[in-house]
Amino acid sequence: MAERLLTVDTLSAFHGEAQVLRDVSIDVSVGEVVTLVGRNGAGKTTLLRSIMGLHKNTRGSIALDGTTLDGKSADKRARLGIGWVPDDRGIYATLTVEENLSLPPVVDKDASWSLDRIYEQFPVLRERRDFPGTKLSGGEQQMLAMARPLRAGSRLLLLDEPSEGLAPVIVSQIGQIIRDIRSQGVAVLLVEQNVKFASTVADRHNLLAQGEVVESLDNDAFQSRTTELLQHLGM
Ligand SMILES: Nc1ncnc2c1ncn2[C@@H]1O[C@H](COP(=O)(O)OP(=O)(O)OP(=O)(O)O)[C@@H](O)[C@H]1O
Repeated sequence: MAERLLTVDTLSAFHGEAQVLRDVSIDVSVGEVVTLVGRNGAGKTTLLRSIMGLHKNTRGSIALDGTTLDGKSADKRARLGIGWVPDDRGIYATLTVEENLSLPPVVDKDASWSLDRIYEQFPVLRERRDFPGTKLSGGEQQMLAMARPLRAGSRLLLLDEPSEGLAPVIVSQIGQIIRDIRSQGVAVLLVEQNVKFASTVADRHNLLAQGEVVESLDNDAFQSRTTELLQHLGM
């Protein structure tokens, strides 16, 4: 069995008085792609932000490598190997691709990907290395957003809807990249509404409705029951 990397145990999260996550328990092992699937407002982004330490109003526990992340800042969590890829991609628009890749500090020397290795995995970024962020297509921006934490040395990527707004051919390229980085031992927690895409990359799925995990299942079971499950989620 692959080594457990992330363990979220009975996590609840609140926005003010409103409870948006209820006793969520999920886990991700080394080299595994696990999804959070659910409709808008189900709490997927709040869960990713809680894991990253960006959303602090929580109860329950989150551990990396078996050690609790309680009380640790987002910066500290990044240094422990968690990489956040937000849905707006968060790249520096005025900086070039290469500057975007060089700016974030390397948090883990052993896990950090060299620029050459990044460019091998993302050839289009090599072609665009001197282009500013503003001149990149949506797909190129998404690739840059995913490449950055790998450069820093993240071992767990939190991907928030990487397929959103991209053409099908680009979505399948992103899928191939996710499978490639997984085979190199990187773990991925993937938020997706595009379930067809999710089922091409994921090992396991967690279905979220109104802040609760209503089903956890492997990809084979997910594929054979997709229609029923999506109906259940109202998607
Ligand atoms: N800053 C905030 N203040 C108050 N409520 C919030 C805030 N952010 C999110 N919420 C609420 O928390 C719930 C969960 O939101 P969240 O963004 O985590 O869901 P989601 O599943 O990621 O959906 P989406 O795909 O639309 O982002 C929603 O009801 C949302 O309205």
